[in-house]
Amino acid sequence: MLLNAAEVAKHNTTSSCWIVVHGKVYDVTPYLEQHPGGAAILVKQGGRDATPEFRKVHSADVLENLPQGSLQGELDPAALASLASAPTSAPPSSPSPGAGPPHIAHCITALDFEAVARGVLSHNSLSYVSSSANAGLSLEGNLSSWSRISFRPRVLRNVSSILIRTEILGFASPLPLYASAMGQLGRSHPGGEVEFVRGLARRGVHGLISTVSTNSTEEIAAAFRGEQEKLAETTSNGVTAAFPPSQLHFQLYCHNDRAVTLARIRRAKAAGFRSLWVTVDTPVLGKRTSDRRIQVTEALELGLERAAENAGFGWRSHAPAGDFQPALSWEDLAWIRKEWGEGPLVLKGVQCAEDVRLALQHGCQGVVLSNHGGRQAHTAPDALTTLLEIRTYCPEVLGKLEILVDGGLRDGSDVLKAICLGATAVGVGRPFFYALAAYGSRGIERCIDILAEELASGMRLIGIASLDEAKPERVNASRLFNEMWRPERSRL
Ligand code: HEM
Ligand SMILES: Cc1cc2nc3c(=O)[nH]c(=O)nc-3n(C[C@H](O)[C@H](O)[C@H](O)COP(=O)(O)O)c2cc1C
Repeated sequence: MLLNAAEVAKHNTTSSCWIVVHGKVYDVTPYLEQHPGGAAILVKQGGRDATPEFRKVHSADVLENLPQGSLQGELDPAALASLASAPTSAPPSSPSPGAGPPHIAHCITALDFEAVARGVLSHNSLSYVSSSANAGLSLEGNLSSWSRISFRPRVLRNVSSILIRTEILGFASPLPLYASAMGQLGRSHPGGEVEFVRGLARRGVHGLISTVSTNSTEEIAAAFRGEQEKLAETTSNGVTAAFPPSQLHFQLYCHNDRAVTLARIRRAKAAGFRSLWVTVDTPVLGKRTSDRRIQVTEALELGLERAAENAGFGWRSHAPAGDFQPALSWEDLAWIRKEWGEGPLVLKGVQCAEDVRLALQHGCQGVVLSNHGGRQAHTAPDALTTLLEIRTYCPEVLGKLEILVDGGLRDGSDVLKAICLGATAVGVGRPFFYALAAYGSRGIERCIDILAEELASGMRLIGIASLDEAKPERVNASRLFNEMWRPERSRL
């Protein structure tokens, strides 16, 4: 049925809320209380074209969550403009009106992108990326952990030429660093993951793509390949490629319906993703305090008192939407491995030595020591401390399993600390979200260049010419080591 603007516009209240997404009109009234993003955000879009706001957060797949019968019909295309979407929060504030972000050359450290992004991102998107779990202690721990290991430089070692290339899961990488999974990159930049992977492809850096991306799995893979092909054309015109092509890997959240999980795995495989990284630190969503504050405020503004009170406790804990799978256990890995088939399987979010040993026993090729950027468990261990725990209590896994680490890395030289302690590579999250928000894919390239230059000069300054020389002796990890879990001390 073709609906006109006047008819749709009438349905803008909690008792009848219609929204338009991609030209189709949905009655979301029965879904308001179930929407994991809160009822208020939908009511604000009531009677309007929600497409621009929807695209920042969701891929079209999410519409399958709506109850049967939600689709009311199509909107008359001529009516679209008159139903413009409502912004989810105050418009972005710029440093000075009309000035836009400062020249990208001002970004000299990875942290500089955050300062620029603060002037570009909406309040809600800034909360999404910067927020952490509970009172923020896990994030603080991640950020400070890198400074609690210092280098032990050697001098007079001839570091005129250095070798920084490596392999991640058997695939060539220009440096021991990759972009970690971040959901909803549409909140960072209108081009979302597509814009993100273009920057990665241009620098030959590997990327881990989130299950909850705003672009479809296929669109992301196609954009990445397209950029690589453009690059290959340029290089065949006489310019030598500075690095071999990089790869995309798929981050899997297991849904509580196996059929949904299976479809995710199959699509990633068919789209050419090279390895599957199952996130295991998220049986439920962590307490994202600042996101909850926003939902509470928005609900109260609309007089939705019950929704506001619930939002303070996190919707998912009250109405599990099936997005995550709290029942997931080690036994499920055999099934995931079978469905994924050939190609590396990695567990992302491992946080103690016992589980690294189990990952090896269950046939995984890698683990990511990670606490999800401090967004899941309260006072979770930082990756470096877990790495020390592995060196102490199960050193036999080193060399049999790739150990990747992430959380809080903001300086490229720090990558060396993880490599010295036995890691293969370090994942980076938030700095790339901010760089993308501030400058699109050029920001991604610049952020990589900054981290790579810090890493290369760091190698020279501590007197190593290749990553093979990055050994435990080059770091003093005593301070972190002192705080590491020890069974003999913990027996109370
Ligand atoms: C009408 C159809 C919609 C459906 C079926 C839907 C469904 C969902 C689902 C299943 C989630 C959980 C996370 C995920 O799977 O991505 C979610 C989260 C969310 N949604 Fe929607 N949504 C819809 C529309 C919208 C619109 C129009 C907006 C914005 C204006 C929006 C904003 C959000 C936000 C902010 C979150 C929270 C994300 C987070 O904190 O992780 N949604 N939605
Ligand atoms: C905005 C944001 C979204 C994220 N989304 C996901 C996700 O969808 N899946 C996942 O496994 N990890 C996700 N993470 C965690 C990152 O993959 C990574 O573990 C973490 O960000 C590393 O810490 P850093 O941001 O301090 O570099 C997200 C992190 C952020 C900041």
